[in-house]
Amino acid sequence: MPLPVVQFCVIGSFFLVLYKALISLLRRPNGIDLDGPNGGVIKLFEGGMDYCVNLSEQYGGAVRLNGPYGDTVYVSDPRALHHIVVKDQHIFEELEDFIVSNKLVFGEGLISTAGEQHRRQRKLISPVFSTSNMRRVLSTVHHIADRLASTLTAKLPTDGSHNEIDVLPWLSRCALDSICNGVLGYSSNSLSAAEDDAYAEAVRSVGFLIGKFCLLRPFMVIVTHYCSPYWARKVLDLITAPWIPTKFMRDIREMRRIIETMDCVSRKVFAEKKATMEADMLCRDGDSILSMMDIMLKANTASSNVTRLTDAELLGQMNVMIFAGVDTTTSAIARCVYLLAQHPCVQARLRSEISDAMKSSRYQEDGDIPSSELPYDVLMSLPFLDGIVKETFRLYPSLPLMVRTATKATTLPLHFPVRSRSGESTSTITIPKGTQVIISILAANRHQGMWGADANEWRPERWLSSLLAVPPDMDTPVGREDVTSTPRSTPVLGVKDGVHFPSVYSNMMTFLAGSRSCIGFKFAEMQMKQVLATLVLRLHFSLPTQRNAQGHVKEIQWKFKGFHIPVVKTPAGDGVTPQVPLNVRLVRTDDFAW
Ligand code: HEM
Repeated sequence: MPLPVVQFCVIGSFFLVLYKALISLLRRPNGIDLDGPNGGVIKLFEGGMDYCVNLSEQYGGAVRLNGPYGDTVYVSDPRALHHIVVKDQHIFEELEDFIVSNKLVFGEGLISTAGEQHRRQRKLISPVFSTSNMRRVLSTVHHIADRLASTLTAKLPTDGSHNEIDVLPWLSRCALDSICNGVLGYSSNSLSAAEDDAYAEAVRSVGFLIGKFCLLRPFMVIVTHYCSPYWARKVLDLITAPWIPTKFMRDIREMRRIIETMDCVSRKVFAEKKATMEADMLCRDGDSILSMMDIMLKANTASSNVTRLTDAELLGQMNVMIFAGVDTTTSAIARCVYLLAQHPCVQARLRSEISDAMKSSRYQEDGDIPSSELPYDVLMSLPFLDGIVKETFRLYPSLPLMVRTATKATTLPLHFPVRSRSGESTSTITIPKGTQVIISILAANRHQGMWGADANEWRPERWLSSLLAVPPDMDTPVGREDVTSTPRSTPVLGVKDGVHFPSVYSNMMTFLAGSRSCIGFKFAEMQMKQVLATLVLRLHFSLPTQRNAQGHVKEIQWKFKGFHIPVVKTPAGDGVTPQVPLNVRLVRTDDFAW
């Protein structure tokens, strides 16, 4: 194609984006009748976690913030959230540019589709993440957790003294291997490799690079709307041409390389799995299933022509699962290991609980189960481990803020009244079409009215008394017409006078609710429990104590930029590089809370 034509396309697209941006600026919703601070949306990402929580504590469950798209509503009220994610979720949709840019990066997976296509995909994939299938993949995750413990053990002195180890990269490799092996059935082996292979490296960089290109999203929407795939590729070829040497262009080229690497491996794994299926090797019933992808392929083959996913959609799911599962679980497990290092008594009590369960002759005598592996039902029902995992998910949700756009004008009812601009109390908010709402998972999970006055504290024990009281249907949000309608006779954590947040998991919003809730939450919970159980049984974690030449000890700080980034504070660290350095040693007999 002659260069001037391409240039014309690029410049044309640029002006189209500009025009659209101008129109949306003119049409942006303003004047929402709600109280709010002077600081805009941007402050949510600059002010840190405390700012996000305080905002709700100060202004209530619906706060007006001004942002680039006009008035934005920051929501943490249980009834309003129920409307946004469950009852009126067809009104409050994912941003179009989020869906479109995900499609370009990952293909047609769950986070890149909407409407009927999304519904069809969820219907087929949801059963794949059932409890019975979690049982089947537990031993894969156990094997990887064991490899993680052995890898860390190999770095320690045998005399029982500690070494300082940055556990973050190892937990990240463990998460990658768990998802690759357990979900995709691809042996990434990143825990054993000296350094990342191309695929592991691509998966690890993709989230970071996506963040960098947020501003390009409207441009992507326009390119995909107005250009055929042929022309879109030509535009991409032009803007990724190596003769444009700027840092930004280098990032775009890097993004393209990463997408191609991920795509190449996914295609290879998919082709192998399909060939195996066609050879009828996976179609036997029983325990021959190795990964969630095998289960998905089998379910797809068995489904009708109408509901069956295309090869492109199945491929898309592979990329999406990796993207959605690796960083989120790494963040949760890293936070939990750090909290255990901070709370030695909790760590000792957890170790004892797991050790007692291991010692129980019932499991050691069972010839089918290796003595180091707890059966799924035992692992999942250890009360203190469960409390630790739930409390970490509640207090530190890996994805603390989600955004939705109102596709038409509507009203949002509130459970707890808030103040209007003029200071009057109100229980409904009028939402103009195009308003962006920010779902504050973080503030909902720390709502003092719902979780108690100590909602901001990490107290795993809070779950112990609540556990027995959880009715069996508590985790099922489907069909709830209204949050206030669930009758409650027993006090249950996260439920106040029958009111609770919309949830698929223990009344908290960590995994959201409704048709876009996290499909992998059972996998995440099982993985977290297995990794913690394996690690604490063999290793002891504490906060760093070693002083540098200037006498400073490393202090870990969890920065909050819309998600959590652990760094070492200055002056002992650079305050930027993600890391979780901890003192690690082999477990001693006095490390148990007998
Ligand atoms: C601690 C770990 C995790 C957390 C906190 C988490 C949280 C979430 C949240 C909040 C959403 C909703 C996103 C939105 O509406 O935009 C979501 C969606 C999703 N998650 Fe997770 N997730 C975790 C782990 C996983 C894992 C392990 C997998 C897969 C194996 C997974 C797969 C997905 C998928 C596919 C979606 C999109 C669902 C849809 O749009 O239908 N997640 N997750």
